[in-house]
Amino acid sequence: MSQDAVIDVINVSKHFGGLAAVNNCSLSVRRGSVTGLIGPNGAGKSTLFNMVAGNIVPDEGQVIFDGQDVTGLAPHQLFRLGMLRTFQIAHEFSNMTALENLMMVPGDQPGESLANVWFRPFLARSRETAVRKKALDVIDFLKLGHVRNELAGNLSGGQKKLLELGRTMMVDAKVVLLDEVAAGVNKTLLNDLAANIERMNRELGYTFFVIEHDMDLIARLCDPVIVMAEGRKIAEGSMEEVRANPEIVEAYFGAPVEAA
Ligand SMILES: Nc1ncnc2c1ncn2[C@@H]1O[C@H](COP(=O)(O)OP(=O)(O)OP(=O)(O)O)[C@@H](O)[C@H]1O
Repeated sequence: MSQDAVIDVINVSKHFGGLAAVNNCSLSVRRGSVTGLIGPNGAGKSTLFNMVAGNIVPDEGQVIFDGQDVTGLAPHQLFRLGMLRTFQIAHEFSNMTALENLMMVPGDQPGESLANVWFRPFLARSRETAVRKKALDVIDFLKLGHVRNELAGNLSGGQKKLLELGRTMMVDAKVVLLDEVAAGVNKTLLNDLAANIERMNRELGYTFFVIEHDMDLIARLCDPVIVMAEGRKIAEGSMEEVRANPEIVEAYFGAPVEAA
């Protein structure tokens, strides 16, 4: 287990019937990094990611998050600990404004319960003020000020994706799991999203763990890149190192480097 890892996957396996989708796999995500996970179809990336995110319970092995064994915890429990998964489905509340959508994110706080609202109105109000300020800061950071009072249902696809990114900032996630960010997104929007992910990482110190089929996006955002094949990690390095290794290129791309 490395000292500066925020996620440590240790000897994890998952079988589906007789098939070892993930086979005694170990890997780490360094705090403050944007770590990519790539590999050929069927390599076990989604299964591994699902085990980290709490969607699938491993048959064997452990997932350590921020020093704590979280193996088998559900996604909502991981959310409370600061691990957020995003982009799998856009799930904004379309009848609420962009600002209100962000203000909905932090749960489990004083002021949320009916008792607090009735009997401790000051506490509820001061908390609402703090959440609103935070939401406005997030809106500013993502340059969504011009649509902050727009109903989320009326936002463009790109603005919805930015809002989704903003949700992770409302709870100061320790790590954000990014799931196929590029799927269904045009180049301009993707550029905008990527720039915001970079700013969140560089300016605010967010850690990202990224599963993505778009190699250009991986090359732009991720260092290191972890390569999986046949259920385990086969390599880790910068995208240049990965692309320069003929064995990895063969295992992953099944074709010369230029084709990647
Ligand atoms: N729920 C499931 N039931 C049975 N087999 C599964 C299940 N989920 C995944 N598999 C199998 O496990 C293996 C790993 O699949 P996984 O989806 O994790 O790979 P992947 O690297 O994410 O692939 P892709 O890049 O195509 O999404 C594959 O052979 C897949 O068919």
